[in-house]
Amino acid sequence: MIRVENLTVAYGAFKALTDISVDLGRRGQVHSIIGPNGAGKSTFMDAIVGKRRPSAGRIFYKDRDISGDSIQRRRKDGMARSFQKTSIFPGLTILEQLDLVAAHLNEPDLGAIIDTMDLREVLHLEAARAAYGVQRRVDVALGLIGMPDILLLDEPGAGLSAEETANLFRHLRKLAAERDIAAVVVEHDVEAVFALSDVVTVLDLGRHLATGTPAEIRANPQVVAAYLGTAA
Ligand SMILES: Nc1ncnc2c1ncn2[C@@H]1O[C@H](COP(=O)(O)OP(=O)(O)OP(=O)(O)O)[C@@H](O)[C@H]1O
Repeated sequence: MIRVENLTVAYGAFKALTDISVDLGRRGQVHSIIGPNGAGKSTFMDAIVGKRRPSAGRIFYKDRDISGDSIQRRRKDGMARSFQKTSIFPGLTILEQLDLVAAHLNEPDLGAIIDTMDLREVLHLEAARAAYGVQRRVDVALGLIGMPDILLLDEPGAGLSAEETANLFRHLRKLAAERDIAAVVVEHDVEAVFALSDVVTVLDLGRHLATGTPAEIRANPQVVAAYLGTAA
């Protein structure tokens, strides 16, 4: 669904990403982006959702060059990202927040999102007071509202235990399949990524190192040398 062509993003004189070309976001699949600290993963996500302008290169979404489109235009065209906060309206319960966003974005089946993300038992809780793992699931649920075609998540497992991260990934996989949406995820937990992604892209020092299935990436000598050898 997304084609990145020769993408370079610079902060002043420093190139955080250099000449990246990769396809990502296939319906029903989870595509993870991994790499060492400072590899450029967040910058890459920011460029895709429109928070950062490319210094060079182009980004295509559904075969259209969206490099100059605003964040709002991309969202309207079905590209969603997680809110990265779970209490948009302080004091409201999880259900009240989900309801508000669902009404705003004309979500036809909030119940399915609630069930897929396993939130039925906790709907009555004030979002800010819920356990952190629940909050991360609410975060993903909020991103799912409005039938996006693609959902981009930047470190959804941050602050979660390995078990909670794996659990979050399992939910993500289920809903990607059920709703036929593409999920693109930046994640540090390599074990969860390899166990529960369909495709993995590795960035290193702002460059595209490899893209492939988890088995291909694990066996890639360049990836092992640059990243897995030390991180895994
Ligand atoms: N606003 C900024 N101004 C200048 N340099 C930046 C800025 N944001 C990021 N960088 C630099 O760009 C490089 C890539 O950063 P980025 O946050 O995209 O990497 P990352 O792979 O997401 O890292 P992490 O895993 O630590 O979150 C880093 O060297 C970082 O210091």
